[in-house]
Amino acid sequence: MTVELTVDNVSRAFGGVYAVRDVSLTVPAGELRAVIGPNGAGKSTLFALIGGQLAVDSGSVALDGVRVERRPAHRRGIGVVFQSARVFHGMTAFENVMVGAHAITRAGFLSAALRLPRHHRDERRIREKALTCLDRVGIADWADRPAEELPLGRQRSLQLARALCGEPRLLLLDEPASGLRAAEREHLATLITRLRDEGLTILLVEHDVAFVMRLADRITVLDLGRVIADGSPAEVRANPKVKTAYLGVRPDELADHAKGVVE
Ligand SMILES: Nc1ncnc2c1ncn2[C@@H]1O[C@H](COP(=O)(O)OP(=O)(O)OP(=O)(O)O)[C@@H](O)[C@H]1O
Repeated sequence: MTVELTVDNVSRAFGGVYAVRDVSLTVPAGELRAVIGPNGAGKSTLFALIGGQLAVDSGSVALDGVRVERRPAHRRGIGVVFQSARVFHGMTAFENVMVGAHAITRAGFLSAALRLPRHHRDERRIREKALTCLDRVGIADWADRPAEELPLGRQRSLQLARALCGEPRLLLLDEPASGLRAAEREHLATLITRLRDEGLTILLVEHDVAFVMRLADRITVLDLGRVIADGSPAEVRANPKVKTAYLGVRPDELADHAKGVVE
């Protein structure tokens, strides 16, 4: 099931300074939307407000019209892959995904701990689910390997599998391409596009502007906590406000600038 995300006039300040101010955006069901902006623009804060890791000061966040901004993160139906998140060491790839799958069973950890009959049924369901999720991101062959031994690109896929196992209605990806080599980025781009094609609504924050320009259906640009542009990659590339926000670089230099190549 896929949903529309509506962020309406959301604000959040830290110590009297707005990190995100009156931000509104709508991501239609099944769209792959990127959020870009210079350092400190408020991207991570906006993500945390949508995902529920931070509380809004004002404004609303809704999935298919149902407001979720007062719900705890685990009750929003949003799968999040944080840039800083690591795979669990000392566990196999399969076990890593099992942790995500546990979130969807009705019985959960309590019945597992008490070894209730329902636990056995759920356990089987979780195992099947975990394998399906590993397969969905193309790393089923790595299921029994210690997670920390996977190459970085596959660790990123593993994090995605873990998020998918919670059966999210919306997927938030925080700089999924960071630190990856070119071939790994390509692989990730294909995977994200496929998840979008399968109908998932995806919101992506990314520093690598070139990566999002060819991936996203639409791009929202933040600067100093506010939305300064919203449109197709071509529209955003041509927008003078965006160029100014990125220190006046030429549009064709945007990608290089974002990678820190242009001084
Ligand atoms: N927990 C916090 N406490 C105080 N200030 C914060 C906190 N989180 C963010 N800020 C401030 O809010 C503003 C927006 O930060 P945020 O990290 O959301 O931007 P960003 O666009 O994700 O930046 P970057 O691209 O550098 O990751 C910055 O000025 C930052 O210093």
